[in-house]
Formats: sequence, C-alpha cells, structure tokens
Amino acid sequence: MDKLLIEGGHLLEGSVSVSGAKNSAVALIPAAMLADSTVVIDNLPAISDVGILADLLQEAGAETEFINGALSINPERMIAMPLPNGRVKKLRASYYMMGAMLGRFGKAVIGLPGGCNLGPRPIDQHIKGFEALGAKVTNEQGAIYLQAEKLTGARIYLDVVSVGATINIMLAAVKAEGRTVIENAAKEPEIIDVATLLTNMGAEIKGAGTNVIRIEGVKELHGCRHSIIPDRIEAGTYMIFAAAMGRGVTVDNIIPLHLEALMSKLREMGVHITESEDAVHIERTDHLKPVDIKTLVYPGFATDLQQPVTALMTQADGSSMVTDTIYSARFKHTDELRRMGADIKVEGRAALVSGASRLQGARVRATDLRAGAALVAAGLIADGVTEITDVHHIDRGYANLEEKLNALGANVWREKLSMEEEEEIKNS
Ligand SMILES: CC(=O)N[C@H]1[C@@H](OP(=O)(O)OP(=O)(O)OC[C@H]2O[C@@H](n3ccc(=O)[nH]c3=O)[C@H](O)[C@@H]2O)O[C@H](CO)[C@@H](O)[C@@H]1O
Ligand SMILES: C=C(OP(=O)(O)O)C(=O)O
Repeated sequence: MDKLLIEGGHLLEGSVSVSGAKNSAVALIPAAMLADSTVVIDNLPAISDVGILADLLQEAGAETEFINGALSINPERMIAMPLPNGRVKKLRASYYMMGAMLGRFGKAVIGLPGGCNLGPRPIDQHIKGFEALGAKVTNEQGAIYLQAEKLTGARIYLDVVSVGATINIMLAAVKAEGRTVIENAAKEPEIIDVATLLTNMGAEIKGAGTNVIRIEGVKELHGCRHSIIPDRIEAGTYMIFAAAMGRGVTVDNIIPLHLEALMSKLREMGVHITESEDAVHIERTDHLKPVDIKTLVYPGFATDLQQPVTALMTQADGSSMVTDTIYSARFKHTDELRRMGADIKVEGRAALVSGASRLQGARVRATDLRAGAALVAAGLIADGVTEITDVHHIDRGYANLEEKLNALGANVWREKLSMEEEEEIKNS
C-alpha cells in the first residue's frame, strides 16, 4: 500500500493538460463489446478504473491492447462470461457490463458494483430499464442475473435522473428491436460522448444531452475509432488547486462550457479566471470570499467537485455552505479536513465551512476518490507535510497526479507504507 506525501505552501505556476474523462472511458470500454470488429478508444486516462474494465473485457474473451494512450478492443471472440465479483467490486462502472452484455448476448451475470461509498447508491432505475426492454432480472447472492429471450424497444421514464441508468439503458437498447425512448434522462456530457461512440459504430440515437433520448434499434454495430472528451472533474479539481495556490495556472485541453457552474462560483469567490477556447487561466486571490454551493445534476454544480471545493472554502474569509442534493453522505472528507485544522460542521446534507483556517499537515485518509482530491487540495495549502493514505481511491480517477502537480511547482511524492503503518491503519 502507498501513501501520498505533500509538502504544502508552494505556489503553483505553469500549465497542466487534462486527461480523458473517467466517466466516459468507463462506459466506452464496455460499449465496445457491442461492435462486430475492433474499436479503438483514444485519449484514455491512465487510471485504475480503465485498467480493471479492460481486464474484465479480456476475461470475457476480448482482445485488448494499450498503445500510446489508446485502447484497442476486438470483441469478436467475447462470450457471456459470468463476472460475479472480485474486480467488479473495485469500481462503480462495472454496472455498464450489465447493459453491454445484455445488448450483445441477451444475458449477463455481474456482481453488484463497488465505487465510492457516498451513502446508498441503488441501481433500481437500471433494472427498471432492462426489464422494460424485456429482460428478466434477479439478484442472487450479491450478483445480478439478466436474461432476455429478445430485447424490444420501450418507453422508459426514469424516476431519478441517473447518469448510470441513462447510459446502461442506451447500451442495452441500441441493438433491441424497435424504438426506445428514455424520458427524464441525465444530460451529462459523458452521455453525449457515449452516444457519439455508439453512433459512430452505426447506432441510431437522437437527443443525447437532452432529457429525452430516442434510440432506433439496429441489427449490427461495427468497429470505429473514438477520442474521449476531456475530464471535466479532473479539470475542475486542478482549477480548485489553482484557485487555492495558483500564481498563474493554465488548465489546458478542456471544454470550458462543461465547467461553467464551477467557474461562476470561483469568480464569486474572487478568483481570477480567463477563458480561451480549450483552456482556462487561473490566479488565486489573497482575499477569497465565502460562497454557498448546492450540487445539482448537469449543468448544475457537479457533486464530484463538492469535496475538493470544500477544501477551498476553508480558505475563504467567512462562512460558506455546501449542500449535496445528489448523495446523502458525501462528507467523509470533512472529518479529515478537521484533523488538518478546518472548521466544518455537517448537518444532514449540508456542511458549514467557517474560514479562513490555517491548515496544518497531518496524516489523513482518502475515504473515497474525491475526498482524496479534497485532501490533496488541503495538503497543497497546509503548513508542513500531509500524508494521505488509501491512495488507491485517488488512483481511480486522477492520471499521473504527482507528475502533473510537480510540473506546476508542487512537492508531491509517493512512499510505501511501513508494516507498522499498515497494521495501524487496519486497526483504526
Ligand atoms: C461512473 C460514473 O459515471 N459515476 C458518476 C455517476 O455515478 P452514478 O451513475 O452512480 O450516479 P447516478 O447519476 O446514477 O446517481 C444520482 C442519484 O440517483 C440515485 N439513483 C441512481 C440510480 C438508480 O438506479 N437509483 C437511484 O436512486 C443515486 O443514489 C444518486 O443519489 O454520476 C454521479 C452523479 O453525477 C457521479 O457522482 C459519478 O461520478
Ligand atoms: C463518485 C465517483 O465515482 P464512481 O461513481 O466511479 O464511484 C466520482 O468520480 O467522483
């Protein structure tokens, strides 16, 4: 097991290039199995979720090869291999194996997904969609069994706006017979990215990015090449790092439109931001203003940036309130930030952050992916050295984090935990 060490207090300067989007990549890889020949996905982020999904496809018979940041997937020899648990539990997006396997084989056995523990994360809307398309779905001993004689298009109204359910239903429906309409669909940019890949494979999809998606089923899909959109959450995280510590940081290779909610809040806090076509330039201010933020579905403020922005709020002069309307328990990072000197009170779905606090380096735990990002932000700000354990959560979503930060002038490195430290963590 590794820990991440950050010597705080260094101002950041220069340019950072954002990787391909995790939440696209993890859907595009399973989507490739719907083709009858090779799909090549470019601009893949070097994160553990991508590696695990490529392994899962390979386990089920796909030929996969990583070449210079691209993944080539030949799914011709895939079989409906049951994937009951093990690696499936390591990430949330293994749920896309359900929709993709169902679409390809008419059946699947997939373990219940893992991913960040942010309170209950049911998959009832995914299952409602699969059933509407004609699948019989059962849950036996922690695995979901899906079976369909034939998939037939249907009208599906999502009771909850869900990114995962929207994409999963698209995956199962593109080769179903007839028309599927997804109503109250999620509108995140990653959904458009998945629809773009599927369309390039020959699917007929209209309305991705709006709340009604219409799919005409086709008999066959073919191989193609597709480049992943930039990761708006990684971009937003670096923008927050820069807002805290940037003497002048350009966050490059992004789509600024995807980050409007964050930019508007950073500007309210007094952060200097200049936008260009595919980059933003950020300079910190000496007097950060407090701000209230409520997370919402896209294009609202992304819940995945709620945790990192909380770390920034500790540096504002006054009280900020952050409310998470998407997840009921996405506040584990606040306990760790408190250990570093933050003044944060959590009540229900809201956290009241009183600043400005002088943060001190401490040993803290990345309880989940974006909690990890919040602790990195705090570590960059704090006096002294911050040690972050459970780094595997951070590795699920941030490609080459140390390299990118050190190139901006930070001092970040990784060490192996000693046996004593591992024991201490196990017992804590
Ligand atoms: C791999 C991936 O893309 N992960 C993202 C995806 O997660 P994920 O797809 O899991 O998130 P959803 O959009 O599905 O979840 C949104 C809300 O709907 C609820 N819900 C969801 C499905 C369902 O069947 N029933 C139900 O009640 C969830 O508990 C949550 O409260 O979108 C989230 C919301 O933007 C992001 O935080 C995650 O980074
Ligand atoms: C919650 C997240 O990821 P996942 O859904 O993969 O757990 C995230 O990326 O912040």
